[in-house]
Amino acid sequence: MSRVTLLGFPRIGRRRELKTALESHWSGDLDAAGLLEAARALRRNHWQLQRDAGADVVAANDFSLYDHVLDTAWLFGALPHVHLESASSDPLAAYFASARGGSGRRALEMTKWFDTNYHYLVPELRRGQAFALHGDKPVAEFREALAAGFAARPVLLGPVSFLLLAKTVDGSPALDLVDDLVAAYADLLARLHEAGAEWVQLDEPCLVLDLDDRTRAAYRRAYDALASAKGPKRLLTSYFGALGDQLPLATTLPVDGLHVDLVRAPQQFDAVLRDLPDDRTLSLGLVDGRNVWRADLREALALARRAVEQRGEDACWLAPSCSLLHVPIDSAGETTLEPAIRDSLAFARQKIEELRVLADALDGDDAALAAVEAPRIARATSALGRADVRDRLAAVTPDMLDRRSPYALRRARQHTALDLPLFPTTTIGSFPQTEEVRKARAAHRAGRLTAADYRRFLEEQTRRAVREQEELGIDVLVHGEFERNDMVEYFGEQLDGFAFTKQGWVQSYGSRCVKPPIIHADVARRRPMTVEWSCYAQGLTPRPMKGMLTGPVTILQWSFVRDDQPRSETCRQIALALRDEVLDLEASGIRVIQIDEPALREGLPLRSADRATYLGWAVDCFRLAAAGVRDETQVHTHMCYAEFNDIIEAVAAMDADVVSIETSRSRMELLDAFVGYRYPNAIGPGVYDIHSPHVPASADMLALLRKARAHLDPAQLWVNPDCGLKTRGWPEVRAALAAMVVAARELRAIERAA
Ligand SMILES: CN1c2c(nc(N)[nH]c2=O)NC[C@@H]1CNc1ccc(C(=O)N[C@@H](CCC(=O)N[C@@H](CCC(=O)N[C@@H](CCC(=O)O)C(=O)O)C(=O)O)C(=O)O)cc1
Ligand SMILES: N[C@@H](CCS)C(=O)O
Ligand SMILES: [Zn+2]
Repeated sequence: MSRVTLLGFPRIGRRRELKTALESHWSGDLDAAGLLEAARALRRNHWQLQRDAGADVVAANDFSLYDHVLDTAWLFGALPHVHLESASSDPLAAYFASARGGSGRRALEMTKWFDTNYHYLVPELRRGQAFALHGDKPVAEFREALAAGFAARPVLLGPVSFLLLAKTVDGSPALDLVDDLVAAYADLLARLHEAGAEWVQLDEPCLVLDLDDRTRAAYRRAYDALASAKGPKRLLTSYFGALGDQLPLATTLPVDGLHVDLVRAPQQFDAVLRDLPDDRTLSLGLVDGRNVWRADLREALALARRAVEQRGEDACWLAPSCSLLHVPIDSAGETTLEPAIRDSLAFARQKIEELRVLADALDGDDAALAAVEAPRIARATSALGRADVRDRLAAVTPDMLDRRSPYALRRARQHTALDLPLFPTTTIGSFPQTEEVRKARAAHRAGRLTAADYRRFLEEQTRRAVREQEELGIDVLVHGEFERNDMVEYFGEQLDGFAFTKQGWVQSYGSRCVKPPIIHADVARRRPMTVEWSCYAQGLTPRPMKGMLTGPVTILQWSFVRDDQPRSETCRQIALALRDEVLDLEASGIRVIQIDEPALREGLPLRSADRATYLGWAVDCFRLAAAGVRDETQVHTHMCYAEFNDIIEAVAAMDADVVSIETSRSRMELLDAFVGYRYPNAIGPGVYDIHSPHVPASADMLALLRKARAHLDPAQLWVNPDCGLKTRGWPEVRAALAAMVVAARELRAIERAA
């Protein structure tokens, strides 16, 4: 019998039950026992759902109260002392403090999980770091699954990927710690074995990256050591790309099975079949864990058949390409979607059903195959293209990607036009999306608040935000983004070619979720999307009001994208729609326009060989959106939660007049890339972390600014937070921005005195 085995499932819940429980706990309305009970209920429901959909084996320990990398750090005691020390009195509070900050403790840095929109917390290690098992989460969750009657495979982030994803605070090589860490993993494997686990899944996604010999040697040391330890059979999982030059390593490490991603990297199939020793189980990643379209089951079946013919049925498992963490749970409830679109979607549940259909077909029963395939085939033959969009794109000329004058000239013209002080202060765009704001939007959507009343409500919010900023003394203002549910979904809702779900939630970090829109056809702008709100806000103040747009690459990256044409083509369509918006904003009197591209780095291919092509079209798309304006119009962009060192040239090539970047959690480390590169345009390095409720002291911000000033020309430096303020409350925002303005003023005074 062919077996469907799964690598991991979304944790947040179809109706975001985990979010509700977490946020009630954090606000003091739900005690620890209540939170843990809600988590248990979710795990059980999810295991049941996976089994009902056709899974033979589900994952255990794929659940996390916040993040699985953070869980791994806690599991092995790999945290700064300040967090570990507080764990003895209240482990749950200490865990959340390490994720979110609080009680005087700093949160760990957060960054993107490979090329996804999921953020993990970056473990902080140091030379001589000790590792030991703290608690037994993987064992307990495995026992829980067993007790509830589910055949489960515990999943662990593998030791080498853990080290590669961590950072060392003293700059020592994290891989030096591999022997000690593996000893702790060996203890854990022994305990899983005692608990009855037949297999354990060791996730090593770093195997699809470019690795040096030292890292390959660390893999060998680690897995040799684990092979000699007593434990369950080991499934080594790679995903998000091809093993490529790591194939010889992956197929010879002493493990019992290997999982490969055949959706992102079908080209590796022949080599894997050829090189994987016969005594290994092969887990075939056949349906896409990163996108929502139905799989081509005939193609998947052909691959599975070849694997089975060669290796035998028992040695081949059918699986999604990666954990299902990155897709929503169930498309069945999406009753408001056009049926043709809905039927061609596969969320987590439908993906498991697809795998069941494949397994049954492999076992000789292909009765369900045709029905499951029909909507995909119908979509493939329907007309998704628009001649007007294609014609306009064909007419794009290279000069449309260039600003009229070089930066130095633009800077002088903008200086005259905007008359800003040295070290201008600004914010990144959003102000608190309070419960009141979300409730009003929900009421409007449900028809309980008329369009006129909703508009009046948003006007009042915007008026208040403008007044607050003026009172705080901020130089370049924002309207606050109160009318937006999300910075991508909001634009998608106004563009042709996009569809929306009601419950298509995907975890972004902790309790925060996004509902990625679905790009299913050619993209075009129906009418101006942001001009009214920007103009309304500009009309309230003589200070410059930033027009606020999400950039083409970020809209692409944070959507589920059609798979019938290159992503670059879809991105160009979005860029052209945004160019129209930029020009409309300018024509309406908006003098500063911010085009956010926080996902530009996230979209970077995992292998360096693929990067230049991506960066080429991604930067061109930004420029196509931005470059039509006059010299006097100042273009900003914003990026957050990523390392920029490896894309600094591309950031410079975007040629934004000002770039604001997240830097505070890393104490301005991220600025090094800009300094080293001699980045020519202006920069706003974030001076405080907006993910923490902690209000920063102005002295701390001044210290960061002085660090930045030491390396930059004074005319280059802007003062702003790390990112938008939508997740914060007004009292914190007010206090933090007041302190930020004080820091900027002090910096100006220091500059004048020098
Ligand atoms: C900047 N970031 C973003 C990323 N990706 C995006 N697509 N968008 C981003 O902004 N990636 C990187 C970072 C990640 N950061 C964040 C920060 C904050 C959130 C967040 O707060 N998400 C919200 C959901 C946002 C949203 O869609 N809100 C809707 C409300 C939807 C809702 O909850 N409706 C309820 C009913 C409401 C009620 O009755 O009160 C329902 O449907 O049940 C809106 O405002 O209308 C979150 O709550 O998690 C995400 C990423
Ligand atoms: N303008 C957006 C950027 C977030 S990355 C905001 O302020 O929320
Ligand atoms: Zn941001």
